[in-house]
Amino acid sequence: MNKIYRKSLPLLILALSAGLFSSIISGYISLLMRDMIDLSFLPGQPGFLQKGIRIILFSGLLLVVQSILALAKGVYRRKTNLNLKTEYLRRVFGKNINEFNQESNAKYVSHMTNDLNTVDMDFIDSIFELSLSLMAFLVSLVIIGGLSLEVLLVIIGVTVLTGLLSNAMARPVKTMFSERSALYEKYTEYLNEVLHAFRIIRVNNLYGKIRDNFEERSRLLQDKSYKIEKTSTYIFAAQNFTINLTVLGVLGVSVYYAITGKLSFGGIILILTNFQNLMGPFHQASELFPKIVSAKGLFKILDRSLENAEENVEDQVLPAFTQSITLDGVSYAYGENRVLEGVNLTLEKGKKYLIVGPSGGGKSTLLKLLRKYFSPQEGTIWVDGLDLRRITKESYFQVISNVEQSVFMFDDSLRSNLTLHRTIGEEDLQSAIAEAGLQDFVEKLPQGLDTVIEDNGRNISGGEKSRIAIARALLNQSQILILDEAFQSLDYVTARDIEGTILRIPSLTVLNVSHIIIPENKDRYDGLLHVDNKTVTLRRG
Ligand SMILES: Nc1ncnc2c1ncn2[C@@H]1O[C@H](COP(=O)(O)OP(=O)(O)OP(=O)(O)O)[C@@H](O)[C@H]1O
Repeated sequence: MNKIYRKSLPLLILALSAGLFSSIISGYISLLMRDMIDLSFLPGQPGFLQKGIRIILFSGLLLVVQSILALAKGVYRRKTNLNLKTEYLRRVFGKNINEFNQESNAKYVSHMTNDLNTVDMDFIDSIFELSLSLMAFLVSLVIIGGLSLEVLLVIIGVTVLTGLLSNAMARPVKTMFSERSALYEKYTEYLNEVLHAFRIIRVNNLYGKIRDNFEERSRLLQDKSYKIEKTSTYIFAAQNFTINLTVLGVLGVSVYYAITGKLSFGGIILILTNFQNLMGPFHQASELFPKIVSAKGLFKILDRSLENAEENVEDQVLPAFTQSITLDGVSYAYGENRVLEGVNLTLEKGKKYLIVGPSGGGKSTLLKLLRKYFSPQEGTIWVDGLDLRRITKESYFQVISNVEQSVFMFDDSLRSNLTLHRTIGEEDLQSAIAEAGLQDFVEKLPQGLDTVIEDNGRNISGGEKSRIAIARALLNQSQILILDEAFQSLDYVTARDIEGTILRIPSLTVLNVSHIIIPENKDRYDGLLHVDNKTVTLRRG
């Protein structure tokens, strides 16, 4: 993820160059001011006016350069943040389906909101601030060094000392920041769970328990923020104290040098105006380094959440499914729980398979392997002679269609929910609607296909959702249709008719996991796959 920072490199270079230029101009202005002050002590103040005009001109130039800096920095931040978010989303959609499902959605939401905002504030901003103050430091180093090497050494000695002191003082806050980040992640996950469980909480009167739990988690988070704020305030006060002591020390040394004739009065002003720049990086380091380091740590966390544990080289394209799928010694286990062992099976193009077996027998696991959600730990699935591991997801997902138990509806028109924004002719759309038994439903809707489906299908029934999913799959015109309890929320006649239609499509290979066996359609299946006791037995076909 952190490579994104180099994407808008020209803008970054422009901003940093403007920063360097602005430090040089500021340094030059402070030299002019020194000269003006010293000239004012001379009889007749020769050249006083010219210096004043020069200060005004360079101040104008400084205004322009700082405006360029602000603009370039703003555009760089905006572009980089946008790129970060887009890259994160791109990589989320590059995750293996099963590995994505294993994580809580709240984690991704928390990364895209809390963590990416923290990266913006703590990484981009801190890097800028630190770079700019380093430039100002270098310019002031040259200026004070040119004036008096001894004063410079004293100042550096004192600032390093106070800088180290500030760093040591700020250490506890750094630990607290990472503890708070972990608490935030858990808090977001918890909120997500509570809101998802809204119905179950209401009907089981669990609100009291939820409230106590919620209060406890909120209190922990608030306590941590309060501690951070309190400790930061103490540290800030202590840092101010050391800064004041340092200023006093530097003032003392400068005055001493002025009294002994080694420095002019203007020289004292020059030292005091540049001295703050010398302190900048040392003191900022205590605040900014922990932020930069923890933001870098966040990148590692973000990258880790986006990695796929199973990464296969996908170098083969499956243009179409034309022959067969063969499972050759396929085994799969969830940890210690071996669900399938040494399964050998051939599924032929155009044939229809009904998949049955006891609950927990491994039917969904078999489907997930065939859907390429994950790969077998042993053995190979061959699709038209190609190892499924090596077939690209893009080409394979063109060939298969899925109707799963939970159907997602977009907050969009019924038409878009059916076509999924693909270009589909009206005739094909109407025929898929009819085959999926949706004709009556669509006709009764006041706005027909333009009716908006709200909030994941809140305004339609479970059976209507299933039929929409079936129509989507038919519109896909893929060659393999995988159904997982697709008919369970439909009435008998509707289920019979839709299943019958699907089973009559000659070239379509159907794999249907179902507890409901419809007698009128039973004989249309070419094979009955029984999944139980880690094996798959083909009973017919
Ligand atoms: N993600 C998972 N992590 C760990 N174990 C799992 C996971 N998914 C399924 N299992 C376990 O694997 C076994 C087979 O589950 P699977 O869902 O494949 O069975 P099924 O035949 O589809 O069951 P059902 O008919 O109840 O849907 C079960 O013991 C189940 O608890």
